[in-house]
Parts: sequence; structure tokens; C-alpha cells
Amino acid sequence: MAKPSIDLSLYLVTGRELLPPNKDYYESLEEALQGGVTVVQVREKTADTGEFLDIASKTSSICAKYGVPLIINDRVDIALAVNAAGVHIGQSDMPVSVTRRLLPSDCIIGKSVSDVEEAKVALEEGVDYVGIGAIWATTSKKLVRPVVGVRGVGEILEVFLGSDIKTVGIGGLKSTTVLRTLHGATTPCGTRTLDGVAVVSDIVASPNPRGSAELLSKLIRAFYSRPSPNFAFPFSAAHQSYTEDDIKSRAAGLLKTLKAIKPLVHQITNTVVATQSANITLALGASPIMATAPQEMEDLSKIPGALLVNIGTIANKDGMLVAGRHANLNRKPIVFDPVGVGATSFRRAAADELLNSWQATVIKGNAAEIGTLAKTAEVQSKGVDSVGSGFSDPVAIVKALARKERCVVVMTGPQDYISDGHTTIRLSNGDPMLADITGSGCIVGTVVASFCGISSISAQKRLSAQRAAGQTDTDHKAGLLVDGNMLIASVAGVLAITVASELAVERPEVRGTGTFLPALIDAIYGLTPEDVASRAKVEIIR
Ligand SMILES: Cc1ncc(COP(=O)(O)OP(=O)(O)O)c(N)n1
Ligand SMILES: Cc1nc(C(=O)O)sc1CCOP(=O)(O)O
Repeated sequence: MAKPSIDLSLYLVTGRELLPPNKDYYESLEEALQGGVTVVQVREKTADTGEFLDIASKTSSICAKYGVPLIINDRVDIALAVNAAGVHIGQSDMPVSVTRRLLPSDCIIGKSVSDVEEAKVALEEGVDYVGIGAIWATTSKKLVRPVVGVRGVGEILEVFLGSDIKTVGIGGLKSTTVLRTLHGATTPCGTRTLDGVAVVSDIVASPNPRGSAELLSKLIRAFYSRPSPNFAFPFSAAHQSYTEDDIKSRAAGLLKTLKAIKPLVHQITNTVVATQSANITLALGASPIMATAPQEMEDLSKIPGALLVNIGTIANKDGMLVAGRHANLNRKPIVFDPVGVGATSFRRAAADELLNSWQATVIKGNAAEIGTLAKTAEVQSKGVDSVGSGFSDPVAIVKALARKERCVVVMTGPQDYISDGHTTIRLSNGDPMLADITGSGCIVGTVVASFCGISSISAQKRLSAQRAAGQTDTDHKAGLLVDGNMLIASVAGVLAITVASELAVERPEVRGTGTFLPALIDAIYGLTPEDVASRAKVEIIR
């Protein structure tokens, strides 16, 4: 008998012990179903058989009222007794082969996996779906394995490429983490994302389970309705086709808008460049705030603009973690500058923790930094600098990292490479003296963040206008972590610095790096959209 196809998108796993005081389990369940839960698993870890059977049977009747399938955790006998749609088994439960023998052929079998090896076994066993977790830390269950992390899910999903085994993520999935999870938990080729998320506490512990389920459901449906489903970027405008002239004029146009709107650019940066970065931001026409205390991150994240996180002298990791999470929640672009990430294992661990906690919109680094994140040793670092002549195939490196991290990657150097994993652009502006002042890479991060901020603000304004005009095809935007074209914003940011550096060295007073730096600030201050459009050397590589 053919198995029914189950919508796993919002998968409620029950947990009576988490109910708020005075909230009845069945009432909570029914409200969650009204809110849009698509499948329910009864999970009872302490109930005896009689109680489990009673709960499963009543849960089954309520689910049937809403046409929602029921799965039973661990217990094949209970699943058979209540005629459930399926069973969910863990690594130490009954083997899949035995479970299958006991159940009717149309019964769904789901299995927990937390690494690639377990995923391969589940593939061999031919389960119907896997629960991948725990993706985030959770207090709903004592975990015996380390968390998988959002960025660890992609390699597990790769095991299921080409198979019709479905996948759901579990562990710490909430309205605050769901979009970041769905965007980040994707195979590098972009063809597989999770088919759903399994949630316990965000619904069960809520005094308003209907509202909680509705919010989750809205975000999940918006994510799955994005226009480029095979390429789950956290920002809009992936898969556009560009011309070089179009890129130049859009970058120039962004500079004009930036000067008019002066976006706020929140920068958590290193002590070497903080003042310089703030001055460059002001010279460009944006507005810097260099706040670092974790306590102020939530408030700051509500002001439109962008966030820059630069780990050059990493003393504020807590602030960086909180700031990034709030930026994701408030759809603010995050530019991550992994300064010197190859230099120490401390920096590598910090970069990993930050990138697991929030979704970066742009990662900007020199060849050694990008190589470290891409896990290649072709280009070595010396402290915060890159050694040697760069990668033999820089395009492949930036493209692969953009796909892996699901963001735009900017690799600076004598030529700059910028990729969103689909389109890769080479920029050939810039004076060599840029490499001889401290923090030139950091100010590129600052300026890229400024342009990401203005791109996001402009996109939000367009969206408000579209909604005010009654345009209804914008619902998928609720599934984006960031709106705006972050590829063009990154190009504009790099061009602003590199074109300004060319203008700076043409000034008669520049005799060396001491006179170059103030001239650079002046050149940024006076930079016009026409300078950018006429001087930009832009090539679309592939
Ligand atoms: C959808 C989903 N995924 C994973 C689990 C965890 O199941 P298991 O490993 O059997 O652990 P317990 O739930 O039995 O503690 C799940 N229940 N559902
Ligand atoms: C039941 C369960 N299984 C997990 C796994 O990792 O296999 S994590 C988990 C609990 C998930 O609860 P919450 O949504 O409240 O974080």
C-alpha cells in the first residue's frame, strides 16, 4: 500500500511536562492545531502503557478533527493500537527492520539522526523521514550528543540528495530561530533544505499555543514560498542576471541614496581601527555607532541599517553573539569580518561560534581569512595579513564559500572577488598604497556594511509602498532574513574604497602613507556617484 505523503513543515512533538500552569494538554493541543501544526507526535517518556494509550487515543481523535496525521514516539504497540500514521524511533530504540515488520505497510517510520554516519544508516534502512538534531541547545530534553548546529545540518542533508527521504530539524526551534535555521540548514548545492521543523517548547510551553503555532507557520510558509527555492539565500535578489554597466550604475545609485538617507551602521570592531572606521563611515555619509555592550544590542537592532562584526581584537564576543541574533530577528544585514581568523585556534573557534549563532549576510576577508573559512591551506596567513599571490582559482573559492555559508563573500586583494554563490564579480580598482595602511580591510567591511544598510532600508521602503498599494505577491518576503540586493551592496562598498583610493593618490599633497590616509578620508567624503560609475572596473566572471 502506498504511504501517505505527510506535510512535515510544522511538526509538533508533545511534552506535557512543559505545559504552563493550569493549561490543559488537550486544550493546548487543539489550539496548536488551529494555529497550523501539520503533524503531531505524542512523546511520553514517563507514562505507563495504559496512560500512554489513553493519551494517544484522545490525541488521535483531536488530530483527526483537523485532518492532521499522528505519529507515536518509540512505541510500535501504541501506534498499532490507535492506528497512527507512523512511529518515530531513536538510535537506541527498536531497529527499523523490526519496526517495519510489525507495522502496516502504509505506516510512516521516522528516525533520529545527529551525524552523517547515522544519516547513512537511516538512508540504507529506507526510513520515511529523519529528525536531525539537536540543531540548537534545548532545555526540553537532556542531550547526550553535542548540538549539530545550523551549519552542521547541510552535510547531513547531503546524504539524502537524490532520495525521497524527508528531513525535519529538531532542538531549539522557535519563532526566533526558525528562519535562520531554514536558511542555514541547506546543502551547499542549494537543492535540499529541511522539509520542516519539529517543535516542543515554543508551542507546548506557550500560554497561547495557537498564536505561537500561527507565527511559526507564517514564517515557515513564507520561507518555502521564496521565489528561488533551489537557492535558499537569506536575502532577496538571488538568481538575477546582471550586466557590467547595470552593476556600475546600481552601485553609483546606492551611493546617492546612502548620502541622502545616512543609514545607521552599528559596528563592533577592533580597537586598532574603531576611530578610523567611525570617521570613514561619517565621510561616506552614513552614521556610525560603535556600541559593544550586550545589554544595548536589542535596542540597537531595531534601528534600520546594518551591523558589522569584526573580530580583529576579540574582546566583545558576548556582545557579538547577542547583536547578531537580534540583527537576524530584525532583518538587519550582518557583515562579518573574520580578521586574522587563521592566526589562532581561539579566533577560529570564535568565528565558528558566531557563524553558528547567526546568519551572516556578507563575509569579507583577505585571501588567508577566506581560505581559512573555506578550509583550504592554499593561502597562508601571517597574523592578520595574507601571504603570497593568492588562490589559483579565486572564483571557485569565493563561490564555494558563499554557497556553504549562504551569504555573499567578498575577498579583498589586488583584485577583489565578490560572489553570492551564483554570480561572481571581479573588481580591479584600488591603489596599492591601501595595503600599506593599517585597517584598510576593516574599512572595506565598514563601508560594505554601510551599503548593505542602505540597500536593506531601500528594500523595506519599497516593500511598504508595495503593501500600501495593495500588492499581494510580497508574502514570501516574510521568509527572508534580509531584504535588498546584498551582492550589489557589497560591490558598491568595495568600489567606494578602491575608487576613493585612486582619487586620493592623485592629490598633490600625498607623499606616502601618512598623507595618504587623510587624503583617502577626504576622497571618500567627496566621492560622487559619477566617480563610481565612470571609474569602476567591473567584470562578471561567471
Ligand atoms: C521529529 C523528531 N526527531 C527526533 C526526535 C528524538 O527522538 P529520540 O532520539 O527517540 O529521542 P526521544 O524523543 O525518544 O527522547 C523526536 N522525538 N522527534
Ligand atoms: C525531543 C527532542 N529530540 C531532540 C533530538 O535532538 O533528537 S531535541 C528534542 C527536544 C526539542 O525541544 P524544543 O523544541 O523545546 O527545543
